[in-house]
Amino acid sequence: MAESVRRVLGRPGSVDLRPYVKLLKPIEDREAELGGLSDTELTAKAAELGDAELPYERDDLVELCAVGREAARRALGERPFDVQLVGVMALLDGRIAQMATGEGKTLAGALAAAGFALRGRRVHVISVNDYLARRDAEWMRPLYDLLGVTVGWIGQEADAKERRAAYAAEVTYASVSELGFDVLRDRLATDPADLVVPDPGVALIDEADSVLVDEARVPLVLAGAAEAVESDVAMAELVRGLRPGRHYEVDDEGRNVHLTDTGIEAVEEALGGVDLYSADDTSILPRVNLALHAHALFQRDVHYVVRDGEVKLINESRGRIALLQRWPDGLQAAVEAKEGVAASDSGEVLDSITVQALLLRYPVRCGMTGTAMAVAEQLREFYELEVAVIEPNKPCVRVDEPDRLYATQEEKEDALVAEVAEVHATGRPILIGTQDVAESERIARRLAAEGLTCSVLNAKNDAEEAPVIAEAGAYGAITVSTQMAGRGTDIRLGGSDTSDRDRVVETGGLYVMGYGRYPSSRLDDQLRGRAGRQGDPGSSRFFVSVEDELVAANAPETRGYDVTAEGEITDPSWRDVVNHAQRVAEGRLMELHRNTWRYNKLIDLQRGVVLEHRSEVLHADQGDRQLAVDCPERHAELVEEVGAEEVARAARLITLYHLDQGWVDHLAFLADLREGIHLRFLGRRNPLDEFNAEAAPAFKGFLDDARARAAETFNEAPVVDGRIDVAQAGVKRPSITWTYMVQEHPFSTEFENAAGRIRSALGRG
Ligand SMILES: Nc1ncnc2c1ncn2[C@@H]1O[C@H](COP(=O)(O)OP(=O)(O)OP(=O)(O)O)[C@@H](O)[C@H]1O
Repeated sequence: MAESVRRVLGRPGSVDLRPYVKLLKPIEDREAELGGLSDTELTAKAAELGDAELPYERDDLVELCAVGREAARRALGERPFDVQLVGVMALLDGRIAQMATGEGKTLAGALAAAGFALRGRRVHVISVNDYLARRDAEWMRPLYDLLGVTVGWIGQEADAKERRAAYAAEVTYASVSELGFDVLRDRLATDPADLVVPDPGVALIDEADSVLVDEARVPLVLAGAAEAVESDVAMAELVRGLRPGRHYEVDDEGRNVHLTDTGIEAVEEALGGVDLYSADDTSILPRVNLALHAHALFQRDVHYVVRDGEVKLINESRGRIALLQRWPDGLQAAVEAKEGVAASDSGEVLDSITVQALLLRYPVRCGMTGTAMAVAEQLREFYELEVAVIEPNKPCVRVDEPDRLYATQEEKEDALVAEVAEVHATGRPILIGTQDVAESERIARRLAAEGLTCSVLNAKNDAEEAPVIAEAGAYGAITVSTQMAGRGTDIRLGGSDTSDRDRVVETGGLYVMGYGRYPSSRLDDQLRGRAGRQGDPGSSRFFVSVEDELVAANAPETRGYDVTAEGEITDPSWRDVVNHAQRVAEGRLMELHRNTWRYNKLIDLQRGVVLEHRSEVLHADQGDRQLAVDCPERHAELVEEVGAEEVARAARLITLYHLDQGWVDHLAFLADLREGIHLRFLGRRNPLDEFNAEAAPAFKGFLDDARARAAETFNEAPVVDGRIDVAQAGVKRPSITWTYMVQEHPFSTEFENAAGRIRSALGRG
């Protein structure tokens, strides 16, 4: 047995890979014969696989992998490695395949997608972003062509017609947000011909942990019916003059801020002697709090960037601009006022969906990622998915050096710069991972001051991504990057054409340096994973200080330590403190995820009831039939006047309108309920139970109410020029809709939020 095959056998906690490994030999045995076929004959072989149902029987699985391997060799010039085929088989079995960076997940995913498609399943390959959706679909297209499978992709710019065409393909590549928003928009369709997304078949998720865990922390929201918000420039100006420590205090974790007594006095005076806590005008205090939040807790170039006159959020786990993301509850407007940019529209939430609810619609789910084991528990709990750990094609020889620990940030930075200078002198390429944009710029300036030239990759210059990454493995290259470099980037040793590869290999390959550990070990691993791809030499090391936010916030009660003259902590057990801090941070993130899920469970169930009814109105004549029963005279009169078809059309529009409007109101009620529910923490009652206890009765009678309102509108709607004018009767749909992801709890965990709210309500620390 080849070494790579032996290693593939699996690790504890992983699903058993032996059944797949056993098939590798028979797959290889098919190679000679398939190699002799013409392209047309090979396509015909693939088509033959479509004669049976899923799952694949042993012989068919062998044939699929063998045909797929031959097709990839011809179409892409790449013969899939054994480990890639094991990945394909794990995916076809509905697993999360953990495969390291650069192992060729794109190809493994495409072969599995084709396998599902050949058996008549519609496959959605869920990519991390639009750029990768397009790149991967186009890259794999020749392979799909040869296998006789159609492929499409969806980008943000696509209109409804283009989307429909892309979804009509057997395999469609799209980001989770595009997919989610298409599903949400479809839920508001008033004509079956407007629907875009077909019934779900298979979800094959790339970078599965990122989508299933990180993205799943916030629901996708569809908003519409805009009402411009006033930009509170005056309040932004006022808080700009306040001083930290004197007028306001920020808690240790930077998650909550409150005015001090001096601050309260200063604000009251600046506003002309108002009483912030007066019961007469309760609108001022929330405005002050919002402006203060925006001022004190949100930093430009850390939490957001200002580009093209707009405030753009930075996605925490990826370091990229989160295109459609906004902050909730007026915070967006407060940050816009702070930055002096025009206030963007706010709107009414029309509907929302969690990533879980979106993906659990698919009868078959599977995915791939380099870092799944760390979240295996969550994948099982939330998605019923098991992880298959597939070892690399060539053993990973990257050396992950232990962290270097420093007392202060300054000493850490000095040490990092000194190390860069020393290693750079040998010609070895270096990649430095930072936590945010501001940090990446500061490090770059510092290096420049030392005469070390570097390229910078962050959310501000993401257009440069491809060329910067292409050269990051070149001899003598220094690249500073935020988490952007963490996913889907292939750093080749010796530069883009790998011409200098041997010289770079001699220096030791890529050296990855982390400027502080990330809030999750998966992010650390992704950064490390940029080095050592496909058996390349390389190493990684993180530089950490006690002052790092992760450590300060999550391991506050620290023991003493001895330091060297350079400020390096000598006690190795201090690394445990750092690891512990990271685990605490991970626990918090998991709690956020769990909360989003818990609070949305009941909402999803209720939404299901509405959708089922809605579908009968949309596709059948349920609305018309109901109105004929509820308003028999008016119905008969209208049929007489304008004809049955026109009455049915109006009945559909009116009934759908009231269902949708009822849902918007219900969602708004639930959002308010959830806001207030945190305060019940103090009453020692379980807020989730309280929420469910009130959300359930509030939904009772939902369908009856919508039906009664529809009858009212139906009775009132006038006939104009032979048509029932539903608009005059108040049936108006938002002319524009837009989409975003809200950050449900941008700053804190549930408990801290409750405490924070109470503190701000009392105005005291
Ligand atoms: N069987 C193969 N033979 C040769 N090259 C391959 C093979 N499979 C993939 N590659 C190459 O390996 C590189 C990495 O592939 P890919 O981007 O799919 O990796 P990945 O696993 O998605 O990595 P990442 O975690 O960085 O996203 C690509 O340049 C691809 O062309």
